[in-house]
Amino acid sequence: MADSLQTVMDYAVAVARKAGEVVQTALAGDRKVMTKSSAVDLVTQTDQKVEKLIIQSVKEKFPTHRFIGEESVAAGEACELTNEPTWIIDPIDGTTNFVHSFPFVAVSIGFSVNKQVEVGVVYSCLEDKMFTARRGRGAFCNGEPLQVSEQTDVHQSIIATEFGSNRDPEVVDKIFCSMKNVLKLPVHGVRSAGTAAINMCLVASGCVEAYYEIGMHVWDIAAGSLIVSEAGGLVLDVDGGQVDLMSRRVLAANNRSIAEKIVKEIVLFRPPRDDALDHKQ
Ligand SMILES: O=P(O)(O)O[C@H]1[C@H](O)[C@@H](O)[C@H](O)[C@@H](O)[C@@H]1O
Ligand SMILES: [Mg+2]
Ligand SMILES: [Mg+2]
Repeated sequence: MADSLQTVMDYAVAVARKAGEVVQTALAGDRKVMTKSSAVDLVTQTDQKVEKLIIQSVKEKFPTHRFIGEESVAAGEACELTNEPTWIIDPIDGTTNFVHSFPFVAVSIGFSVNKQVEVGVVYSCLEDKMFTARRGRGAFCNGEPLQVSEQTDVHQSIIATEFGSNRDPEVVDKIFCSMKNVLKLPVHGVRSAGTAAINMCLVASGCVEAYYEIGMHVWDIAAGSLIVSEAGGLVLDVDGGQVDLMSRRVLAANNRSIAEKIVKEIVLFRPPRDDALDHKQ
């Protein structure tokens, strides 16, 4: 598999770029907005079209590989991570941004073998930034090596997080309580890019010290998790333990010192796991 991983990486980059062109073109036109799990969980025809394009292109080259794609899962496909080579796809990460022309939108493609992400590609379409990583070979943006921030003092840091698309009042309270706790540490700032994948690339680039979220999905973070770890960062569960990509909980940080400070401020809860969820509900 070692050399073929480079073939996978090159193909993922080419497909992500092609997908990004479709997203850019769609941004210039009208977007028909539909909803999924709630009134604020948005999807457009472009999400569906881009996911089909990615899966069809990959199937032509790698007919035996498996897929976990956000919109395929929404349409009823299983969200099951096995040991088989699997492409984990978010065709548009930041659909709400896309709908509103808020300028952070990414195509996220992770590739796993034996349940371990081996290749990560995040294409930030509007910035034209191609983030890439291969396990053990470093992380890059447009070919330039990435390195997380060296900051160890949380009070000198910026922390990224997201509001998510769950509007259950109890969940919203927990999310805001965590944000308030982090802000009051104090930190220099709290930011939301509106896309988990770009938040993770911001950690990898050293622009923010950490990103955490409870409620996102495996396709939001699969590629970004490798990009962060290959840039020298840590990817953990929000309780500081080992990350589980299916658990819908993640903390990506530049180092353990910052991670430990953030863990203490997060109000923990467990959304239904991706591999236990009926995504059609
Ligand atoms: O835009 P999508 O692909 O739906 O992903 C978003 C996710 O659903 C939200 O939970 C997160 O808060 C956003 O950061 C995601 O990127
Ligand atoms: Mg997403
Ligand atoms: Mg998406």
